[in-house]
Amino acid sequence: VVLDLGSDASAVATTLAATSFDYIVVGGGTAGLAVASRLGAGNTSSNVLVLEAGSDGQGDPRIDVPGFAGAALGTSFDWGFSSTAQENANGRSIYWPRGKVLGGSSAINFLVSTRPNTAEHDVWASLANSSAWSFNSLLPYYRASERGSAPGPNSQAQVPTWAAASHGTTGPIRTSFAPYMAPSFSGFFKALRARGKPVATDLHSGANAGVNYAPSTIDPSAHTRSYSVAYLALAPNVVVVLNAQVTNINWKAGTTGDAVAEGVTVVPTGGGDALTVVARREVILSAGAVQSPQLLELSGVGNPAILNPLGIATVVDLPGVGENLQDHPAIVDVYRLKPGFPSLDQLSNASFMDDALAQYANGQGILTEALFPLAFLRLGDFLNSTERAVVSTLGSAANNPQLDARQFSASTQLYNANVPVMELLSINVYFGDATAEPGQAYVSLAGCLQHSLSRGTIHITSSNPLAPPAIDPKYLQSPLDTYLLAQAGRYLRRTAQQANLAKFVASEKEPGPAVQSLDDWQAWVRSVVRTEYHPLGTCSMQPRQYGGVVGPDLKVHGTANVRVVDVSVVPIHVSSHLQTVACASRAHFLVRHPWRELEALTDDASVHAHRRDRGEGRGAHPGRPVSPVRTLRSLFSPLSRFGVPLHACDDPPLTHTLHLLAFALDAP
Ligand SMILES: Cc1cc2nc3c(=O)[nH]c(=O)nc-3n(C[C@H](O)[C@H](O)[C@H](O)COP(=O)(O)OP(=O)(O)OC[C@H]3O[C@@H](n4cnc5c(N)ncnc54)[C@H](O)[C@@H]3O)c2cc1C
Repeated sequence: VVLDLGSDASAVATTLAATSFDYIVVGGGTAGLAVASRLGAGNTSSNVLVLEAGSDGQGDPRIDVPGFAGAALGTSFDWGFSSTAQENANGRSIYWPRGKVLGGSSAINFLVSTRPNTAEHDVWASLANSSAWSFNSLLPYYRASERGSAPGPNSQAQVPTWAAASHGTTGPIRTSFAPYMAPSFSGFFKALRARGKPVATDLHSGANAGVNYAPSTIDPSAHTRSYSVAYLALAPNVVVVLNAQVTNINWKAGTTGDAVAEGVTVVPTGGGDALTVVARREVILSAGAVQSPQLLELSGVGNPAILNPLGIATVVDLPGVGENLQDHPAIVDVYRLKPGFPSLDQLSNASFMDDALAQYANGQGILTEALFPLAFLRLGDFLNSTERAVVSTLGSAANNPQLDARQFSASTQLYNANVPVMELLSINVYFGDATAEPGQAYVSLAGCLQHSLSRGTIHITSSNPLAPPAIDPKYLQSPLDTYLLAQAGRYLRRTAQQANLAKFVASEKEPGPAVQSLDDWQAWVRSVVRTEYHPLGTCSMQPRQYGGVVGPDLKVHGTANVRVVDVSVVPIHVSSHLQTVACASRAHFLVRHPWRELEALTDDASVHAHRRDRGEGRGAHPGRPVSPVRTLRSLFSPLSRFGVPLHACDDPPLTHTLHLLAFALDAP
C-alpha cells in the first residue's frame, strides 16, 4: 500500500486516522524497508507504517540501470547535504549525497556488495558488550537478506573467486556479477596481483584482505539494480507514505522512568500541514546516519547543552547522540585512457550512448556494469617497515586526543588484528576533483581509508526540523589519516605504472607530476579529500556511560520503545561498503521476538540476572507462565513467515530455534 502525502494529503490523513499502527518506521530506506517488511510479513493486518520523505524512483533509469549509477546524485532523489568547512582540508565544504527516495541510499549508490571483516564485527560486539553482534552471530542474517548468483562469463574472461557458503540463496536482494567488464578493470586487478597482493576468496566471507571482484546488487535476469524496495514484496500489507517528512517523536505525557513514544509528527516533505500518527508499540528510526540523530535531537533526546539553547526541552539526557561520526575518507587518482579503451565518459557521445542502450536492451555492454575490482589492503600490503613505524607514532594516544579510551583501544585492536585499513577501487569514468576534458576517457583509482582515527559530529543548529543538521566529519583530524591517504595515492600511482594497467593508460591527470614528495602528497590529500559515502556511528551501540545511544537491542537508552536500526548504530567503522550491514536484518527479530533474542544479546551475567528478576530472561518465572505448547508452535511460525521450508535453513531461525528450544525446556 503506497500513498503520497505530497499529492494526496487528505487520502493519507483519512487512511492514517482509520488505521491503528503497531510500528511506525521512520525512513523507507535501506534499513527501514527491510525492518518494516520483515515485521509486516505474514501478518494479515496492516500494522506497520513507513514514513518516507522521498518519492518513488522505481523504473527511473538513473536508479535502475547499473551503468547510470551516480546519475541520481544532485537530483531530487538526493538530500544533497554538505559538510561544514573542514579545518584540516583547506576549509572546504564537502558534498554528502544521501538517498531521498523510496529505498534510500540503496537506490542511488554504486551497487557494490561486500561485508565487513570478521575481526571488525567482533570488536563491534565487544564495544556493544554483546556477542550478538559478532560476525558469526550475524552471518545467518546477512545470508537471509541475499539471493546471490555465482559469477558467470564476462567480457574480460575474468573469473571472480566465490564461496557459495558465504551467500544467501532465498533473500530479497539479488547479487550477481555483470556480463561486461571494462578492460581497465581487469588491468587493475592483474596489476595488483602482479604487485603481490593475494586474492580474497570472497568479499562476503568475513576474510576480505586481498583483491577480488565484488558482486553487485544487480538482478541478473533484468540487469537492473536490486535494492531495498525488493523487501516490500514480502509484505504487501505494509503501508508506505511517500513525501512524508517526520519532524518529531511525540512522547507520552506523565510517565515516569524511560520515555515512552506514542507516535510521530509528519509534514509533507519541505513543509505543510502537520499530521500526528500514533504508534501502539514502537517508533523505529531508520532515517540514516545524518537524520536519525537529527530526529532524536529535535525530539529532546541528546545533549542538553545543544538542545536547550535552541528551546528544545530535554526528554532524555543522552550526550552521545550525534557524536562518534566516522566515515571512509577518500582520495582519487585519475588517469587518461589510451584511445580505443572504453569508459562511461563516452556516454556523452550520442552514438556511443545509442550503441550502449542497444546492447543493454540485450543484457550486454557497458551499461550492465557496476564497480567490480576491489582491494582491501592491510598496512603491510602497502607500507614498508619504516612507514609502519610512522603509523605507530601518528596513531598514538598522544597524537589522537579525540579518541576516548574505548575507541582508542578498539582502533588499536583493529590495527593490530591486521584487518584491512585501506580500500582501493577502480572506477570506469572520470571521478576526480577538477573537470573532465571533453571526449577523453578515464580510469579513476580511489583510495578509501577504512579505519579513520578522526571522529566527527552531526548536530542540529536550529529547532526547525526542515533545516539540515551541521555535518562535521572532521576529516584529517588525525595526522595518521592524512599520512595513510597520501601513501594510498602513491601506491595507486605505482599500480597505474605496473605493466598490466599501464598498457591502458596514456597519462596521469590527477594529482599530476607536480606531486612527488610525501609532503606534496599530504598537501594534495588536504585539497581533495572527500567521502566514500559511508558515514556511521552517530547513534552508537555502546553502554550509556561511554557515550552510547542504543543498547545491543537497538533501543535508545532512556526510552521504552524507540529503536534505531540503520548504520548510525555501528560503533566503529568496518572495511566494507555499508548497504549489507546487518543491523536491520537483525532488528525485526529484536522487535518481534525480544524474548527469543534476550539470551543472545548480552554476555553480562548481571544483566541476565536483572532480566530474570523482571521475568524476561531464560529461567525466569514470570507471572504468566510460558506454555511450552504455545512456545513450540511459535517456533515454526517465523520460518513460514519467510516462506522457507524447514530443511532449507539458510535463515536465522535455525540458530534461534536452538535458543528457543533451550528456553522451552527450561520453562516451568
Ligand atoms: C552515493 C552513494 C554511493 C554509495 N555506494 C555504496 C555501494 O556501492 N555499496 C554499498 O554497500 N554502500 C554504498 N553506499 C552506502 C550505503 O548505500 C548506505 O550506507 C546505506 O544505504 C545506508 O542505509 P540507511 O538505512 O542507514 O540509510 P538510507 O538508505 O539513506 O535511508 C534513510 C531514509 O530515511 C529517509 N529520511 C531521512 N529523514 C527522514 C525524515 N525526517 N522523515 C522521513 N524519512 C526520512 C531518507 O529519505 C532515506 O530514504 C553509498 C552511499 C551513497 C550515498
